[in-house]
Amino acid sequence: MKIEGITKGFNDRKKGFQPVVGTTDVDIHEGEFITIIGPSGCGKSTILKMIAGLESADEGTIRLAGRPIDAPSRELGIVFQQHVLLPWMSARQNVIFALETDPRTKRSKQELASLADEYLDLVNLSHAADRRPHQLSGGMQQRVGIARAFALEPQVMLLDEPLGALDALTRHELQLQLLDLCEKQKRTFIMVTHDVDEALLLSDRILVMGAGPSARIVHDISVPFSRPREVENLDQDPAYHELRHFLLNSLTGH
Ligand SMILES: Nc1ncnc2c1ncn2[C@@H]1O[C@H](COP(=O)(O)OP(=O)(O)OP(=O)(O)O)[C@@H](O)[C@H]1O
Repeated sequence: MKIEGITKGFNDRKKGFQPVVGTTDVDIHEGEFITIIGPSGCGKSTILKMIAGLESADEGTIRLAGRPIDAPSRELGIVFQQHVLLPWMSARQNVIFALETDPRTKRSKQELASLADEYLDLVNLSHAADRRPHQLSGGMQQRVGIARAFALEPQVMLLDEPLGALDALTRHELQLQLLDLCEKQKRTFIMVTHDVDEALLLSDRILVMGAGPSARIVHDISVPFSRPREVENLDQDPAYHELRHFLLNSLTGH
């Protein structure tokens, strides 16, 4: 994916045009896990929405495999902070429902069900496939949302604070599951998070945005730790703490 010279602002009724994202160029390679971090309100979600084709850039272009992105597409999967699951359907039926709307493939009912089960299994939810959303915890609902997005097999998975609404323990568990999932499923990931440890655990590269208005990427950092990654090993590596310190400082402007 090639992001070339994009900018974005919004019109405010009182203050007029407010620039949000300043000129941004970045190349994202196939199979990379990219995390975008930066101060609150700097425009991280806005960039993700432009990549998703949900917002258009004021200037510049974003290309996926050479083609400009100008609308949402099946190649771009999205996981938001909170998932809207259909309350009258089980976890499995929610995943099947998404798969049924995919015009690329014609699958039998049985194929759809086994594909849904495969993805629910990837997020360790096989035991809860028949439960409806109200019978699932917040973390389990989020996992159904992740399974549903993954089942559509997009080229690029966009994750906007996917674990942001969860308690610390569930969040940590899901980070490990996400780590496992992206190591099994080599695809391109672009994630927005506020959590530096999450960024270091999951990413190949971390893009740090500066403060707005007209926020830009101020650091483009390659995360040097080999995979598969283990939290315990990272914790014992002085380079991990050095990078963590650097990221925390750059977020707080020191
Ligand atoms: N549709 C919109 N209309 C007007 N202003 C918007 C719109 N979307 C975002 N903004 C503004 O753009 C700025 C950046 O918002 P954005 O959600 O991209 O920031 P963020 O870095 O993801 O923030 P946070 O870390 O707090 O989630 C904010 O000032 C926000 O109010």
